[in-house]
Amino acid sequence: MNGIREIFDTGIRQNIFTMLSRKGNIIGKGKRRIGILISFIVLSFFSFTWYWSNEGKCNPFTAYSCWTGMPYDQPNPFRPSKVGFMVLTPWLAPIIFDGTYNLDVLNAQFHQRGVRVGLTVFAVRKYNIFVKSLIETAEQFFMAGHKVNYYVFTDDVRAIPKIMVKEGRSLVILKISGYKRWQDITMRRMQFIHDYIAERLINEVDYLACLDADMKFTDNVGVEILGDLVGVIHHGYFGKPRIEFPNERRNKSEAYIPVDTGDFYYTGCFFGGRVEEVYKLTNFCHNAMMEDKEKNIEAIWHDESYLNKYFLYHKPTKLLSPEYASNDNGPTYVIKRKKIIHVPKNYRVIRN
Ligand SMILES: CC(=O)N[C@H]1[C@@H](OP(=O)(O)OP(=O)(O)OC[C@H]2O[C@@H](n3ccc(=O)[nH]c3=O)[C@H](O)[C@@H]2O)O[C@H](CO)[C@H](O)[C@@H]1O
Ligand SMILES: [Mn+2]
Repeated sequence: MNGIREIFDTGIRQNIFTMLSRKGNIIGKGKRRIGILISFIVLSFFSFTWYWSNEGKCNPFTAYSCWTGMPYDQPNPFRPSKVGFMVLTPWLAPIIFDGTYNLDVLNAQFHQRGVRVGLTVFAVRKYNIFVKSLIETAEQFFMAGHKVNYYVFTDDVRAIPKIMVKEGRSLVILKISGYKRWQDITMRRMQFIHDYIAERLINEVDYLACLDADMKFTDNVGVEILGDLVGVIHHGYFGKPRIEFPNERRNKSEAYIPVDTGDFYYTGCFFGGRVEEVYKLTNFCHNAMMEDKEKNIEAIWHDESYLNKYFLYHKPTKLLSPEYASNDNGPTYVIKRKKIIHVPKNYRVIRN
C-alpha cells in the first residue's frame, strides 16, 4: 500500500516540468519512472477508448476541436494546392489526389446522408482466386465507417471462399453465365452491371464502384471518391500527349476517338458514380459493343475503349488520380500514396 502511495506521490503528482528540467535522465528513476509509466498507460487508455467510442471521428490529437464542434481547419483561399498537379479539369471536375481533401469534413457530410456504397467485381473462370484478397483488403481500407455491399459476379459460386465482413456491410454472390473468350468476359461486365442495377442495385445502393478482380486495396479509399460520374486516370498515360492514348482509331467502330481529341486516358479497371449514372454509362458501352459486334469489329482495348468514348462526351464529374489504380511500375513522382494496385498475374495461365 505504501509502495503504491509512493509511486503516486513521487511519480504521478510530481510536476512534469520539474521532471523534464532535471538534467540527465528525463523520466527520473525507480518509483518515479513507474509512476510516469502508469500515468502514460492510463491516459492512453482513456484517449483511445474515447477515440473508438466516437467511431474514430475524433482522435486524441484533435480532441479540443471535437469538443468545440469544429473538427477541422478553416479553408484558406490564399493557400495554393500542395499537390503540384492540376486538381480541377477545364470542365470544373476535381481531380482527387492525396492531400487535396479533408476526410473528416467529407465523412460528416456523407454520414448525414447515410450513404450506401456498392462495389462490383467479376470473378469468372480462374479469376475467382483474386476475390479473397480484394474483399479482405477492402474491409481494411474501403469506405471505413460507411455502409458497403460487395457484389461478386461469378460463374462458380462454390469457388468463392467464405469471407467475414464487418457489421453494416454485406457480401452478395451473384451467379452469372461465363463466356468462352476472355474478351467477352471483360466486355460483358457492362451488360451485367446494367441489368443488375435495374433489377436490384438501384434499390440497395446510392453509389457504385466497379473494379477489376485482380486488384487490392493498399491504403484508405473513402468517400472522397464518390461523385456523380467518376473516372480514374490510367497511370501509364498521365501527362502523355493524347495522340499517344491507346484509343480506338478505326472510324467504323463505335469507340472511335480521333487523334486530335481526348482529355485524359481512363483505365477500364475502375469506374463508378451514382447508380443512375453508372446505369447510363453501362447502357452506352454495352449498346456500342453490340453495334460493333454486328459490324464485326471489337475495339482495341475492349470495354476500356468504349468507356473512354463515353467519358469523352459525358465528362466525369470527378476524376481520381492514378493513386487509385496503379501497379508496381506506376510513376512515383505522380503517385505519392498507392491506394489501389493491380496484382501481378501471368496472363497466359490465368486467361486460359
Ligand atoms: C488496368 C486496366 O486498364 N484494366 C483493363 C485492362 O485490364 P487487364 O489486362 O488487367 O484485364 P483483366 O485480365 O483483369 O480482365 C478484366 C476483368 O474481367 C474479369 N475477367 C476477365 C477474364 C476472365 O477470364 N475472367 C474474369 O473474371 C475480371 O474481373 C478481370 O479483372 O484491359 C481490359 C480489357 O482488355 C479491361 O478494360 C480492364 O479493365
Ligand atoms: Mn485487371
